[in-house]
Amino acid sequence: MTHTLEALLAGWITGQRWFAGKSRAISELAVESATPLPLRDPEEILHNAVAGSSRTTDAAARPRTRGQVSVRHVVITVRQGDTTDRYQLLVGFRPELPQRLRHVAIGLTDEGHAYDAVHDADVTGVLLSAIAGDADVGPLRFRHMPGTEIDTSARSLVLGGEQSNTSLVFGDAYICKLFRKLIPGVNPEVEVVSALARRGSRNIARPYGWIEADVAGQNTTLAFTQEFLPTASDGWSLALTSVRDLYGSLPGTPCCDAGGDFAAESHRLGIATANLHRQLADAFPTSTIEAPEVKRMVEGFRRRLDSAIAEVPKLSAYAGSAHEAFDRLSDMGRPITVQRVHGDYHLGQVMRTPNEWVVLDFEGEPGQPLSERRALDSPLRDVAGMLRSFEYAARHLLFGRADAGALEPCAAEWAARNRAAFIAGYSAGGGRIHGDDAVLLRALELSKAAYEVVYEARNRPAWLPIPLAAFTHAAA
Ligand SMILES: Nc1ncnc2c1ncn2[C@@H]1O[C@H](COP(=O)(O)OP(=O)(O)O)[C@@H](O)[C@H]1O
Ligand SMILES: O=P(O)(O)O[C@H]1O[C@H](CO)[C@@H](O[C@H]2O[C@H](CO)[C@@H](O)[C@H](O)[C@H]2O)[C@H](O)[C@H]1O
Repeated sequence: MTHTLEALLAGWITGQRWFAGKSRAISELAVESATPLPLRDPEEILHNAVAGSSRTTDAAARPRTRGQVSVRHVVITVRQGDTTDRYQLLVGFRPELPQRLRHVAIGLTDEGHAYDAVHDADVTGVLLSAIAGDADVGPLRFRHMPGTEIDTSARSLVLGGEQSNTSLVFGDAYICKLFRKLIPGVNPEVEVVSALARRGSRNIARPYGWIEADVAGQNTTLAFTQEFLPTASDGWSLALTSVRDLYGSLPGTPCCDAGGDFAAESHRLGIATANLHRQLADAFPTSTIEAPEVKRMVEGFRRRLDSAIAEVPKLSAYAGSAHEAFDRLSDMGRPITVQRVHGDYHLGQVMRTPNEWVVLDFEGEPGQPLSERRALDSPLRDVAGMLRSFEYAARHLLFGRADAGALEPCAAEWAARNRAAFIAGYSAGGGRIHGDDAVLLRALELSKAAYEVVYEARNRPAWLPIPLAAFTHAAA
């Protein structure tokens, strides 16, 4: 029995990791647009599915099969109570689903078996070719970055561990991130990475192109393609290797003697972060906010804390230290320099290549409105984000260990050592951190920790103790 695509998607979408509305019932799901994408040789794709992996360009040698392979770029709206969100999908249709695509089946429609086509390397090449060719396909505008050439023969794999977005890695060369939930407007990632690339930054992955369309009357980024860094390791895994070494060493061994010490990398990361902030300050406007505006900023921190408490009531027991830190910043009466920043800076957003630390994912905090994610802010907000990340790295391996209590001093030492190295690197690289900045940094760290409390409560409740502990650490 066949179903409408809408009916099938309403059941299927709730099982997708990137679907943000899992906790609420769907009142309506509608297809806003369904744009057929021009596959180079749909018959050959179908033949390969029937005949296995051997390819032939000889049409006469192909067995006759009924139906067609097609792929559509689909934008859906999902209404849940008072909110309506848009998501983008790549939906493939085949007369039969080969074994390798059965796990991504959506269901049977009048047009054949619908499936999540991001997993079908036989069809995803259309994205790369259209970007390389600056194609306009219906409402979709595919664009390549001027001055770049794209090898369109590379086949794709979906990167594992994806959360709010889906990234396709083409060969070892490109990574194309499809923004699943569509927020009308140009994604800050495209804006920032393109501007830094034009200035020759070594701290970003080279941009190759993007896909855009008008959504709710605004030019909106649908996907972004960058250089894939096949030999790089992300900062989070590197830091955890170091923490693991420390926990595995003899009790009492200082961090610097435990093997796998990360402090030199933290120092380099500090330098790279200072470089990045300088490049951002050159590429975009900067400004200074005076005391009354600083007070307004602090009010924003308090609102964030209050809404975090509303969602996670046990945070209220810890809120005193945050209010103290916010009061100190509010009373300081000193102007603050602001500029474009990364906005969601942590160890998972930086990759160590053989030559450099490269920074990824300039989208800002997921879930915040675009205007906020593009707003000028103190660069120390990124410094605070990375300091929080050292606390996370130091402690997350303690979960479930019987000796967690005994290891806590090691964790604290690791975090302190790497925080200090990062800040020293940031200063050595020309980043501005002066005496009074400790007050701003503390307030920014606690505001980030309030965000993290909500993030963990929603996504990984077992990790909640990490951000909660931020409120009990003594001020620096
Ligand atoms: N250019 C790249 N080269 C290699 N790996 C990458 C690249 N971009 C992203 N990754 C990998 O994908 C992960 C998630 O990327 P990110 O841009 O942070 O996506 P998301 O917005 O879904 O969090 C990174 O931690 C990294 O492991
Ligand atoms: O990388 P994203 O843009 O998806 O950022 C979100 O998820 C992050 C977790 O993956 C989350 O980061 C928090 O956990 C990290 C360890 O997993 C830690 O290093 C960060 O310091 C901590 O904030 C991030 O906050 C969230 O926006």
